[in-house]
Amino acid sequence: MRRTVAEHHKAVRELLAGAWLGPDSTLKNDAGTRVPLMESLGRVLAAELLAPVDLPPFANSQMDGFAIWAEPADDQPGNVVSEKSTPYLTAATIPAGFVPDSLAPGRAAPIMTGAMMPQGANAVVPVEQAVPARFPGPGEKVGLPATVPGAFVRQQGSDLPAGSVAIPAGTLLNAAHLGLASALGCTGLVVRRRVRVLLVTTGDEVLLPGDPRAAGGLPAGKIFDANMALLRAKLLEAGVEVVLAPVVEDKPHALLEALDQFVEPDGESRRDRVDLILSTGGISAGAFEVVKQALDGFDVEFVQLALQPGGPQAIGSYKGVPFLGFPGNPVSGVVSFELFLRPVLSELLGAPVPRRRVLATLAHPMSSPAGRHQVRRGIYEGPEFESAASVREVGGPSSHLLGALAQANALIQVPAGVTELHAGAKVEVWLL
Ligand SMILES: Nc1nc2c(c(=O)[nH]1)N[C@H]1C(S)=C(S)[C@@H](COP(=O)(O)OP(=O)(O)OC[C@H]3O[C@@H](n4cnc5c(N)ncnc54)[C@H](O)[C@@H]3O)O[C@H]1N2
Ligand code: MOO
Repeated sequence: MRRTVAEHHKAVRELLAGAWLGPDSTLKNDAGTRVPLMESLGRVLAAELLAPVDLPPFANSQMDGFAIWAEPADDQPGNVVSEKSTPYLTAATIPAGFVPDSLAPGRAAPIMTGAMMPQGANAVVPVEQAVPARFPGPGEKVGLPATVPGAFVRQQGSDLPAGSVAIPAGTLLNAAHLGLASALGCTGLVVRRRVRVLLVTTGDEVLLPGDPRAAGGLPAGKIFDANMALLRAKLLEAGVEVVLAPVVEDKPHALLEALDQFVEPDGESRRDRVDLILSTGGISAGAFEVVKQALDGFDVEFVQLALQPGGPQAIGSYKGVPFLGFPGNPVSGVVSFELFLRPVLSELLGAPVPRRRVLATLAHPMSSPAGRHQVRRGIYEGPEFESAASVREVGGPSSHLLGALAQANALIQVPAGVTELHAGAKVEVWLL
């Protein structure tokens, strides 16, 4: 009986939650590590950041204009309430970055955007509304329309008051968070450690680009690796620290030796162990299934899912370290990652951000095998003006189609019970 996608997702979640969320885990429970601000990009904040200062730190002008005192007037809505101008004597110009003198009554101080409001001023009139509509020379008067207190003034602490939560714990830090932290004066942030994944690529046929054996051209029967690069990049994009094993030939002892180098490194504490072993290839029905043969007798199950691509899967643990084995076909590995590992990373650790899941109109008919959840690669075009979101398949269902994968920006999900889809059908699409 083939396992469903949902059952396998649950199994992966349980495996990793057990290992990563337990009391001994250093992934979520420790105090985190302080890293320089820029290095925190893409990491998860360990503890909430409280604003150490007000933002803005002082009341300042929102416009280039004139700082004045405006009398409160209940019947005057909006920022500028009258075309009628009142003459003001001008005071010293206030540039950004300096502390201004107090403003005497009846005076207007030319003030620049971001400059500190002077004592005695509570509103700004933009220079465009002045008469004349320019900054006056020394001794010149300026006519300004009536306005209301607070007009074009950015009050101290109005963005974030000191002591409030600027960034909650568990936030995946993006550019906006780094900009905010910098504006609050932070030189670094305290982040959770990254998940450390040992990526093991298998196959006698697989050579890495640059391998001297391919110096005179790719030898017959060999292929260049796609999986190590593809899954390494997928993991890195998801904020995972990747530890690479060399490509393992199809010999069980070679795989076990490769794993033991990382799982039980001499003299290293448990803290430095990998959090997950992820292998590709060697798990289906052939005569040389290196992962299957090597891990026979270990706590690893080899299962078939009602899924295509990504049917064969391995799941369990090797010497106490969670283990996932993805199938060797490159697209099968990608589908396995997107359906199981990536969502579980998001669910358990708060990073990466989950894929957006949307409905789109299928541009053409499509059929899918009975009893299999199929994942087709697609090109999604988002809704624009009058046109609805649409998706069309790129390549076909086969799991070796790297060229099509590279064109795709979406995964089209065809549930196990669906065998025929007509053009115009609504399908679930995951945006890559
Ligand atoms: N008799 C059966 N044969 C196969 C079955 C099955 O159920 N019965 N399942 C098929 C499906 S579906 C898949 S997926 C593959 C999975 O096979 P393995 O996980 O054992 O992977 P391999 O046999 O090692 O490789 C499969 C395929 O992928 C290529 N490959 C492997 N590693 C890389 C790499 N690093 N870069 C690029 N390409 C790689 C490899 O050369 C094979 O072509 O099994 C089917 N067979
Ligand atoms: O399930 Mo395999 O992953 O179709 O190609």
